Amino acid sequence: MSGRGALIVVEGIDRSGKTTQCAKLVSALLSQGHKVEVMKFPDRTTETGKMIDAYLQRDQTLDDHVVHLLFSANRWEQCSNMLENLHKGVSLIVDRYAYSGAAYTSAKQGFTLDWCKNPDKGLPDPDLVLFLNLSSKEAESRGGYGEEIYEKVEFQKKVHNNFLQLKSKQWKVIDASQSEENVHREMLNNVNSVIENVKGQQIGKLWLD
Ligand SMILES: Nc1ncnc2c1ncn2[C@@H]1O[C@H](COP(=O)(O)OP(=O)(O)OP(=O)(O)O)[C@@H](O)[C@H]1O
Ligand SMILES: Cc1cn([C@H]2C[C@H](O)[C@@H](COP(=O)(O)O)O2)c(=O)[nH]c1=O
Repeated sequence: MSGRGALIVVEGIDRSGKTTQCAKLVSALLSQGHKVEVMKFPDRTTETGKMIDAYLQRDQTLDDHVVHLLFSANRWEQCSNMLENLHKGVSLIVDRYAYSGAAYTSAKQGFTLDWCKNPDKGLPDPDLVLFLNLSSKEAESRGGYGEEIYEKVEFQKKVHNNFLQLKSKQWKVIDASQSEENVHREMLNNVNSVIENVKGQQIGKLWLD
């Protein structure tokens, strides 16, 4: 069980089931004896995270460029901690990452996907991205939809399209309309093979390698 940990990212539009599935993955991996930690972006506990939270809850208005850069800074704050854990053999299950950054901001008027990717270039490159694929209509019908600033069907539809443009070879698209248990099984199969395969591999740099 020696070697580095795997960086596993779970992405999708709002209410696609990411947080539910991250918790299930962590508990399954722990019970298999893996060293694993869960992380969530945005991390709302840091200073940048508090500003992001106020924006998402509509308590503070911010320029769209500033919000985008705050989300990216919120990830860079955790970069050294992530690398340290990965090198110690801890696998990370990450609930949202830079793909959310690019997909959400580029759904706004006047923002290209290319511009949006720039501030996150060089972050640790995920070994696996599990994209929970759900239509914005189905997501809307799930609990709590509509509380935060981006939870509008038309906006989420654009975000969904943007995510699909970001797909690369590390991506697995999972049908998130299945039962929680079926989604979990499919995700766990993918994660198990990646954890075994990355042990001797270097950690890449996102959107640079
Ligand atoms: N496979 C599923 N089928 C039906 N409902 C689900 C499924 N997975 C999660 N849910 C429900 O959908 C809601 C949203 O789930 P969850 O919080 O895990 O999504 P999320 O993608 O993390 O959301 P957000 O990004 O908006 O925080 C919850 O009420 C959860 O119980
Ligand atoms: C990481 C990240 C997130 N967002 C958006 C996506 C969601 O609408 C919220 C976060 O909500 P969650 O329930 O905490 O997942 O923020 C974004 O626009 N840019 C990002 O980089």
